[in-house]
Amino acid sequence: MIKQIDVVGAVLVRDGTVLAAQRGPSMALSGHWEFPGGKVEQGESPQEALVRELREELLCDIAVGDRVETTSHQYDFGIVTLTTYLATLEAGEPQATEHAELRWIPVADLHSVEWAPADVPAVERIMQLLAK
Ligand SMILES: Nc1nc2c([nH]c(=O)n2[C@H]2C[C@H](O)[C@@H](COP(=O)(O)OP(=O)(O)OP(=O)(O)O)O2)c(=O)[nH]1
Repeated sequence: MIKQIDVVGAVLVRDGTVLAAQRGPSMALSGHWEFPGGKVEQGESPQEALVRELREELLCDIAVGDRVETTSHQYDFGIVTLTTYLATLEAGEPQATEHAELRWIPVADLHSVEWAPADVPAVERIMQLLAK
């Protein structure tokens, strides 16, 4: 059976830019850009998972807002269902502990990096939602 993987991603917005994270060499989908986040663990709400993942991976605290998009994408390792949420920074400056790079990208330039395939619909939606 194909593995089903529930993943949440934070669309952190600051001054007209969105935080994108490039997956590191040891990670699946290495080199692709994503919304920071990760797998939802059992008994956890998507919002709780996002807060936990950002603390673990980016060493910052966030407030989670509205849902942006939910999409599924089939990779060779399983089907990822990615749900993205708007988020704002509450404390700390995001630091890459596992990612190759973090970049605040102006909304209009979001196509300048190669997103993980599951993220493309969310990127389109964000560009519509946050366009000036
Ligand atoms: N975090 C995140 N993962 C994404 C996105 N788009 C996308 O296809 N993925 C995929 C990559 C991974 O296969 C999976 C999430 O795994 P992960 O490695 O980030 O999650 P995790 O920290 O909980 O993983 P683990 O190493 O603890 O097992 O979803 C995205 O925007 N954000």
